[in-house]
Amino acid sequence: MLHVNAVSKTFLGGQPVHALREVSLQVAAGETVALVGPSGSGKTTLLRLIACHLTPDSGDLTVDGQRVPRPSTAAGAAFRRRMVGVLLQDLGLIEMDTALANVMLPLRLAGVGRRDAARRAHLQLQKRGLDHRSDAPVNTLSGGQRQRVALARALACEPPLVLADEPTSNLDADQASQAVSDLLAQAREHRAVLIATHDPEVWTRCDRVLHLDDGRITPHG
Ligand SMILES: Nc1ncnc2c1ncn2[C@@H]1O[C@H](COP(=O)(O)OP(=O)(O)OP(=O)(O)O)[C@@H](O)[C@H]1O
Repeated sequence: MLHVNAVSKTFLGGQPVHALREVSLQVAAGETVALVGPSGSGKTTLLRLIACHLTPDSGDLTVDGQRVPRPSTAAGAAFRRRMVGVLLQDLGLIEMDTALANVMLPLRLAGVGRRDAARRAHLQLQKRGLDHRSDAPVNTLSGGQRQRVALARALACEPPLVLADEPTSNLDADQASQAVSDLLAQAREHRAVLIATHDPEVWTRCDRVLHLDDGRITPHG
């Protein structure tokens, strides 16, 4: 599903930072993979490249056979809507809008009619025990509820690939366990799931662990 082939990324401006150095990896449909490594090792950069938020300096990335396009193109916008569901550390929710409106947004942007988008968004919220809060503005929800809304939104268009960056970092133990279960359940729907994490609760439950150190994939100790 996901193929990353010899991808490098250096940030310029001041001292160059070699964030990724010829990184290659694959994640199959139905597989859950944890990406672990010290702070600054390149985990978020790799997720942002796969999510079509950044362009690599060299190498190539494909998702479901489609090459990840350049971010600032129409193809890039379409890729982000349809191919990849992303749960970032900053959830990026629209605070004043309702949970339902937040989850409907990617569906509406993908051209789904209002009624169908509302039905599908409701279903995503219902799966996460949030149907009773669907009309609540996001800024009135708890941290765990907000994260479930963000995951509902990431999955609304039923993408083949799901990416999550430190999905348990702001949650208590119960919420974290529930969030991980929800992410891992996506693999049973034949999605590929890649999670950047420091949390053993996450990586011990994944099928495979990849270790990133100083921008390189290393054998996991
Ligand atoms: N936009 C940017 N401009 C310059 N340097 C950047 C930029 N984004 C990331 N970096 C640098 O690239 C390196 C990798 O950062 P990245 O955020 O990918 O690490 P990480 O493994 O996700 O870290 P953490 O676990 O702390 O979130 C770091 O040295 C970081 O400072």
